[in-house]
Amino acid sequence: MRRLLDAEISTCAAHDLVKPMTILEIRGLNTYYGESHILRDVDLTVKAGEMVCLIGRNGVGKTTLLKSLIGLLRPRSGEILFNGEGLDRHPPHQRARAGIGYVPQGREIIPHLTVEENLMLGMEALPGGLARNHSIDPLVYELFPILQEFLPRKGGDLSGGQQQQLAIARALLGKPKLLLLDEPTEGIQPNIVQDIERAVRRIIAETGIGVLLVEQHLHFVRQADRYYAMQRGGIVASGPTSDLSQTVVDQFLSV
Ligand SMILES: Nc1ncnc2c1ncn2[C@@H]1O[C@H](COP(=O)(O)OP(=O)(O)OP(=O)(O)O)[C@@H](O)[C@H]1O
Repeated sequence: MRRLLDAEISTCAAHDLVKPMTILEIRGLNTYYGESHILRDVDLTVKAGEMVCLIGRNGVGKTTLLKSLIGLLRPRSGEILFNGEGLDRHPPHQRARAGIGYVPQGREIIPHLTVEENLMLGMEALPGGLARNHSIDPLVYELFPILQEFLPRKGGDLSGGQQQQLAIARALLGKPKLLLLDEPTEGIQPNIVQDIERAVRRIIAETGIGVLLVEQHLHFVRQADRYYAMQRGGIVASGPTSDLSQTVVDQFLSV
């Protein structure tokens, strides 16, 4: 069942193998705040259908990386290739239209708009924007049934966990090919953390999109296929999460 996006795959003719396509490729990325050098020569890839987790202690540069990807920060050097195409000159709204969905840390739900209005905002990222897109894909209600129940409520009246579900649903309605999630379980009660984990897994299984997740909860980190560990703005370890040792966990996760 693939409602939001058909998984894109490329075929390796020589061996007749089917390989997932690389959606995101970051090469040698350096980002500064003024003269503070934050990201240092970051290389990272995400393939279609893959969940990749970025771990690292507070203040190492994880959010800076996501903001560089979405175009809120302009890297000083390096390349960001999205579906093989350079994004350098694209402002954030064009990156959203190209297929990068972003759920920021803190969620950024608009408190005085209803749940329905907040959801509709996600469709601004679709071709033609809200002027041409009016219907909310029911997949978001299957993933997060509470949202359908609370459609007329103000976003600001929802709990932190419900707002997080709303923020993920809003990003999904833009039909991203890559979803960036910045600490989606931060400050959220454990039963909703599990709902969010399940929903992210289901989104990947049903749509074939790639997910880049910044996360501190070890259980959620282990759901990812691969991890990258960041220290002082550089990637210092990476590999399959099945190889994630207790030493790496102790070194790079704050909780
Ligand atoms: N607007 C800003 N101006 C200057 N420095 C900033 C700004 N935002 C963040 N920084 C600094 O950049 C560094 C990286 O911050 P960033 O938010 O990317 O870290 P993080 O790994 O996402 O941490 P956290 O888990 O706390 O969100 C930190 O030292 C932070 O103080």
